[in-house]
Amino acid sequence: MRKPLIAANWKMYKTPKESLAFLSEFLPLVKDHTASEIAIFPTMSSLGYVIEATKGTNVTAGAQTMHWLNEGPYTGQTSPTMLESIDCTRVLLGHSERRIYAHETDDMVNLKLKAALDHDLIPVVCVGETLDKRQSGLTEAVLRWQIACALNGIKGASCGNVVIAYEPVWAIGTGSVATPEQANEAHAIIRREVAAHLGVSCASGMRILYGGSVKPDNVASLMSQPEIDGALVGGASLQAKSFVEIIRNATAA
Ligand SMILES: O=C(CO)COP(=O)(O)O
Repeated sequence: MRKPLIAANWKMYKTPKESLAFLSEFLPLVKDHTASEIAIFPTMSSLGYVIEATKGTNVTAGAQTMHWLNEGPYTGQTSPTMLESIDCTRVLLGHSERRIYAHETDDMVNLKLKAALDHDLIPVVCVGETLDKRQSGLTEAVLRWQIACALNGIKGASCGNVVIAYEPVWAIGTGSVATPEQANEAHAIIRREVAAHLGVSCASGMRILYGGSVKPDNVASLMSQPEIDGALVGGASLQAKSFVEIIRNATAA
């Protein structure tokens, strides 16, 4: 049984003060929630504050990206050891906004995934096709390629904590959510590809989240699909009330 994971990706929103204000409203509202894991990915400037404020709660926090090396002359980067040193436990890898705006490649995502596993950071590896690729009938090819590259050289034994997020680029921030059936089909493709690389038992235990215009009123139908194990939420996670509604609706059925 895969325990759902509902995660907030705050992208480049919220100062530390705003992050803490969110938590003071949010944490009491979810404190008795046990049906899913809850994670928040704030900006790097808020991350340490959010980690401290969530200690001892049922909410964990992670970084939105990291470098794969431990240190070096890489201006602007944060390393896995630096994340560990502030008790960070999770990291997003290969988000499409990183791939598009920071030119992250599949090979870099692979290096980052290996580094995350070496440092016991729980990675959420993001994959997803553009509208152009979907319309050209290439969704399956893109997803299989992205997964194959990300998992290259990784052994099944170390897959325990890996999470995948299926985030179709055309659904991110657009309001056009994938239908539950489209998302389920994509998740099934991803799970089959994971099984081909890491084995069936690893794939069947791996959580695959859906991300892209998740809202309080569409999360339940997405979560009713057998292959969908949680959500990675952007815009609708920025308000405590709407993120709480998503968390509740995701596991209400
Ligand atoms: O990119 C996303 C989560 O990582 C999705 O963003 P939206 O929920 O704003 O579409």
